[in-house]
Amino acid sequence: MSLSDFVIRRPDDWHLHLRDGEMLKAVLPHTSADFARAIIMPNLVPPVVTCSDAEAYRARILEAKPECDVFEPLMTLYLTEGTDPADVELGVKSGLIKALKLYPAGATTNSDSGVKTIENIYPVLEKMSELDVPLLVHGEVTDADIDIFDREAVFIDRVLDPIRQRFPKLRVVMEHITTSNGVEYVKSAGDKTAATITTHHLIINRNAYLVGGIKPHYYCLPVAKRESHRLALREAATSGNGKFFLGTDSAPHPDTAKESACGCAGIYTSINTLSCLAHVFEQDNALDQFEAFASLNGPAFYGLTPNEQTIRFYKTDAPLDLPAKFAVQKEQVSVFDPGFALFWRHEAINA
Ligand SMILES: NC(=O)N[C@@H](CC(=O)O)C(=O)O
Ligand SMILES: [Zn+2]
Ligand SMILES: [Zn+2]
Repeated sequence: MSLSDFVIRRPDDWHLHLRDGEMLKAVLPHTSADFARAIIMPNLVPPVVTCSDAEAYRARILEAKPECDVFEPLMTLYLTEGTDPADVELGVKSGLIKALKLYPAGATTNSDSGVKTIENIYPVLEKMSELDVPLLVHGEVTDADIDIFDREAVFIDRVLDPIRQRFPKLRVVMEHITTSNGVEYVKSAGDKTAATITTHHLIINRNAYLVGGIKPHYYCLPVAKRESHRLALREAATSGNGKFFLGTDSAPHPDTAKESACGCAGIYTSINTLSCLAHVFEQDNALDQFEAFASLNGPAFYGLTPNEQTIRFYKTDAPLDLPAKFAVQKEQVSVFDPGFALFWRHEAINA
């Protein structure tokens, strides 16, 4: 399909890092301008572990939101071995908590309080299964003897599959999948299992951060893999299959923290995600599946209705002039550079 103009329901972001304080104030308007809702990742320092943490964080998010934007933060809890099933029950039943996030200890940014022994959270998983609240997983093992490029595939065998066998009714989202193994597993796993895919993993492979010098702004976790995996993600995202939906994993870090001898993981895409995605779907002749990926499949999995508002995309002759960086107090945050010019703009129709 080749178009210069099309309309979709307003999208949601099913995996987003907003951080806190000044960073929250700087990044939230980028998301609330384009997305109606977002699943808010709980990996603050210290993490969002209890309902009262989540309630306070939600209030700070709403405080930072531009008044004119309609945006609903969907709160999550960070699972630890001390998570209390009774607190989870209260949070889910009150409507505050929409999902719980499993970080294997040490797997990614701010995951030190994550889970070391998965069996220790089985009572919480049992409760979540009963409440029908989704488990979101950062799907990588952290064992030192497992090569970083294999960590997602090994996680499926060692952690995810055993959880699914033990809790067959538990809803599970494999977050930010990066491999054909992830795609195949999710496809084969029954309707309780889904996956988010980021914008950047549809665009870059591992050459982006390794060829021609080390490129810290393309470093994220899970790391982008070889080209065949990127193509598998493209196929999944553009197929219309309801198990795959957008989670940008937009993850801001100050440039000083990324451009370092030990640079941290995370790519910031909130500003240009929709333009990048329209480019990707057009390239794959799949603009007719864009709405499913960005606006329909996520709400369906979470049991929510899709947004009523719509947005119109239109292609312009001149490339978009988006900022390469933005300031947060004295720091700069670099925006994801897709490596090609962007021509797709969008505007709200009935926001
Ligand atoms: N994706 C990343 O590379 N980083 C995320 C954490 C995460 O989602 O794993 C972050 O919080 O910076
Ligand atoms: Zn993660
Ligand atoms: Zn993330």
